[in-house]
Amino acid sequence: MRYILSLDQGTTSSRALLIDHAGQIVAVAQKEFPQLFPRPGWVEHDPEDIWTSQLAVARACLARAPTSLVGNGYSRAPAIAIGITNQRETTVLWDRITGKPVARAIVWQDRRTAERCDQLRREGHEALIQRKTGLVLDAYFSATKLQWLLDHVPGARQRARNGELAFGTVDAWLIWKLTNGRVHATDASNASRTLLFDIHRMAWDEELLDLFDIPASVLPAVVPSCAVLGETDPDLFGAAVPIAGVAGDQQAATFGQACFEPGMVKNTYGTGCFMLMNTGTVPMASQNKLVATVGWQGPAAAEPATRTAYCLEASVFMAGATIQWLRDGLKMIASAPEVEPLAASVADSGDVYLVPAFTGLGAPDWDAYARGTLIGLTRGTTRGHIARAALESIALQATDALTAMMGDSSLAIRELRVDGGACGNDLLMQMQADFLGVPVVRPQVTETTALGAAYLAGLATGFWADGTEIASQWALDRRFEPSMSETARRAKVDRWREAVARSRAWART
Ligand SMILES: Nc1ncnc2c1ncn2[C@@H]1O[C@H](COP(=O)(O)OP(=O)(O)O)[C@@H](O)[C@H]1O
Ligand SMILES: O=P(O)(O)OC[C@H](O)CO
Repeated sequence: MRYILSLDQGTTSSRALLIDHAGQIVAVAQKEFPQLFPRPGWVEHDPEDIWTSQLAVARACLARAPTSLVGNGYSRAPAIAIGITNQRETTVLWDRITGKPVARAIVWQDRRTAERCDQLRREGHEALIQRKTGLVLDAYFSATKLQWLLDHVPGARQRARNGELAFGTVDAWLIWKLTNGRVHATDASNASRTLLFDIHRMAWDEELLDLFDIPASVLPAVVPSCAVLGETDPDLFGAAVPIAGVAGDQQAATFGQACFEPGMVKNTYGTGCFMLMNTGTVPMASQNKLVATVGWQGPAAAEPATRTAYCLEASVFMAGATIQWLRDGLKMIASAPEVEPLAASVADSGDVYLVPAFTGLGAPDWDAYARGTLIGLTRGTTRGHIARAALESIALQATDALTAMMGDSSLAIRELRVDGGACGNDLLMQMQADFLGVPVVRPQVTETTALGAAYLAGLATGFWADGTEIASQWALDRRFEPSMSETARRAKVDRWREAVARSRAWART
């Protein structure tokens, strides 16, 4: 039996999964690593923690493979190829000679460059940036993070000019380490999250590099998401294994959900919510503050599934993290799943709304200065109402996202495919179907991120034949049908938008 090894480097943990030919998970290993919050609004990772945790889980996962291994553990690696998927936008800068990071990674959640983005906006650069990159000008994306590192790490700018430093998002950092510095590459889906990449030409853009003052010498090569880009150092796993698929985690989940046709859409309910809709083979400009992003880039003569696809994306910063706040901040529940019976203990939220703008608002409002708001409290408000309002806030943010998508595209949306840690919450999924007025479908395998990276690597190496074979592996766990009247649905969403308006522009700059 042979497998694909999927490396899923997430924001809070590194995971490795072995996937068999039927698209089933046969082994998993996971390791959390430290989150560093040196100042309010700053979020950092030690790139060495990212690498060592990822290597450890890869080895542990291979050692758990259900093949009869001869010799010592992972020395007879049963994986025929590796797929990489990763937290996106997080910015790493390292020394090309020593392979050592020159600073901690600046994580996608980090807001330290919000003012720099404001400045660029005042100078009138936003339209150009959006036209070329498909993105909105926000501290979330990599360019201002990289500029910050070059400006603040002593000597970094000069060393970068001398060609001594390498930049990468987490995929590029892992590829560098896995190949022992032989390959400095990122895939097009990750490149499309940097604010430096022209998604129409599929190339780094000199005008944007000038604008953000980034020397081209630090950039990785951009490679397709579905192609062999190199081999792992043989010492790591006992044999060289081809790295054959790479995609940012949300694009990988879209691939893993087999959203190969325009109009197919998935939503991942994790720390945040990330909704992506396949919009076809050319980028679709958003009129509703969504971002256009590369879904995946295939080889030139690819079959339909692996042909280059673009997506519209709505990124919501606080989803499952809102439930973590109920657990850790308010101590209202002892574990995340407890929110479901608590929220079900009341018939409705009693007109209470929780807008979880704890770190500002992402799509479609993009307000870095919005703050969390709990409104509508009366003497009759109970923990149940607040728990329900918290759950509803996740579904309502996703509703705003899908409404914006439907406003941008004329594509018919037949259903919403769901995944991520919070999609196991049946009440939340029913709320989602009700507020959207669209059926919600949950697959049996909800590890779609890891699955997507495995599928990309497996297609590149002939492990799977084509997209049709992959799409046939998608199996339904449960379908949630909308059951709310259109009038009630509209009233709910309108009331929520009133609450969102109250949360806007609250933080002082
Ligand atoms: N039953 C549940 N109901 C609501 N939220 C949940 C439930 N189970 C997990 N979560 C939330 O889902 C998140 C974990 O999902 P996961 O996909 O592992 O996130 P990530 O990949 O972003 O770390 C946590 O924020 C947690 O609060
Ligand atoms: O690591 P996750 O699953 O929280 O995903 C992070 C996203 O890629 C950020 O854009």
